[in-house]
Amino acid sequence: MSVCGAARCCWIQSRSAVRRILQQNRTVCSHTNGSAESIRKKLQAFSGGSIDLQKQQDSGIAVLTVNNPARMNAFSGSMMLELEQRVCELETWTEGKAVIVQGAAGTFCSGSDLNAVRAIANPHDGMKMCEFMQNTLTRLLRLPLISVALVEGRALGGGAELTTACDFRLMMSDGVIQFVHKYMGLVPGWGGAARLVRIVGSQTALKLLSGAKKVDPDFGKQIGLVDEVLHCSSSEENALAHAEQWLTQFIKGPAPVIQAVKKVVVSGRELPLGEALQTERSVFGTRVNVALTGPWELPAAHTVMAAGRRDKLRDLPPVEQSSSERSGSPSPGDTLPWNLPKHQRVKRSKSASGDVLDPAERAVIRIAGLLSYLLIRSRTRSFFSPADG
Ligand SMILES: C[C@@H](C(=O)O)C(=O)SCCNC(=O)CCNC(=O)[C@H](O)C(C)(C)COP(=O)(O)OP(=O)(O)OC[C@H]1O[C@@H](n2cnc3c(N)ncnc32)[C@H](O)[C@@H]1OP(=O)(O)O
Repeated sequence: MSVCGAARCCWIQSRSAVRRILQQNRTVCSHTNGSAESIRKKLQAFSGGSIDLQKQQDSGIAVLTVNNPARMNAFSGSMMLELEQRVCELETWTEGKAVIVQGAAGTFCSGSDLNAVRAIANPHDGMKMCEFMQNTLTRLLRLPLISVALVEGRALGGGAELTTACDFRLMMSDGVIQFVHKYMGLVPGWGGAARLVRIVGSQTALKLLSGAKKVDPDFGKQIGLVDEVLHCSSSEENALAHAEQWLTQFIKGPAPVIQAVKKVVVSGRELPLGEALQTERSVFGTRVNVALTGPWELPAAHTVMAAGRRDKLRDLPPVEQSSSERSGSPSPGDTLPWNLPKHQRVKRSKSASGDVLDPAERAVIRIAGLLSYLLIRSRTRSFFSPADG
């Protein structure tokens, strides 16, 4: 297949992948919109607290704060509605890379506001409230952002369920996650049981739910519920700074790349293998498309290509090693824009005439050259092909 044909094929596949992902999210949205109007009204009647969202454009990290300290950050009805709105906002944040979910004032969240729970304590409304929260938390988990629950203090009941709707859980040394539902004669209803089974396995999930076991940092790490324990003083900023620092290892690079990574992981987790593979191909296609047209998108893929295909690209001279590379620093790719501190990034683009290219960048230019050559050759061939006479 010609380069043009391959690019076209990728484009068509990527469009259908995007359509499928949108459809998937719309299924959740329309479910919410169609059947939850009456429960919305009921939830609105239980006000108090807020869900705050701060989007840091520079870092691409958003901070979502469950804010109702007078009730240990329990979810009032209006907070449930606000959470849905905030998740909607995050779904369309194209520059975003990650979201940290935290509680205000040094504790995570003590679940539903018990006053609201008591007021809607009938099977119909209880199930509608669960459906509403399940939809919102499913959308939170499916966001094309890397999500982290930052657990300071207690995450109880619905608060424990909320932690499972994030990709990662970071815990401060004073943190506790506890599914206390059993004490109230309940089971999780916000999807927390289903997600917990997927995180820690059914045996451990059964123990945590039936024993209402307290999960402290050590136990959490041992069973795989907690990804990292953060040791710092309990001040809020400090915890947040540590969480942001922890995240940086995963969010270097342009937002579309991070979002694409999250999309293939979500499809791998949720779709049957055949469909997941198809989505993966399509998302790959969208990346190749961009990578071929934007010089700063290509390097993410080039390091592997440059190393793996060096021998195969016989027409090209081997990639030279610069003296800095021979001396061990910087490594290939270290001078790529997102691996540089901001001030160096500016300097580098000013002298883009060529004398500061590192081996990785030279490889990119060579690969781009090769692709242009192949493109021109394929066009020339079809122009002079016998079929054309
Ligand atoms: C159904 C399920 C779900 O939807 O999935 C759920 O989440 S049900 C909710 C599951 N969560 C719970 O059962 C947690 C219930 N709360 C507690 O066990 C306790 O409050 C702790 C969270 C351990 C904190 O104890 P501590 O002695 O430090 O403080 P405290 O008890 O004085 O609590 C401080 C204030 O927060 C309020 N408060 C705490 N948790 C609340 C909640 N979930 N709903 C409504 N108010 C709550 C207390 O009533 C109290 O208000 P005043 O100062 O006005 O007295």
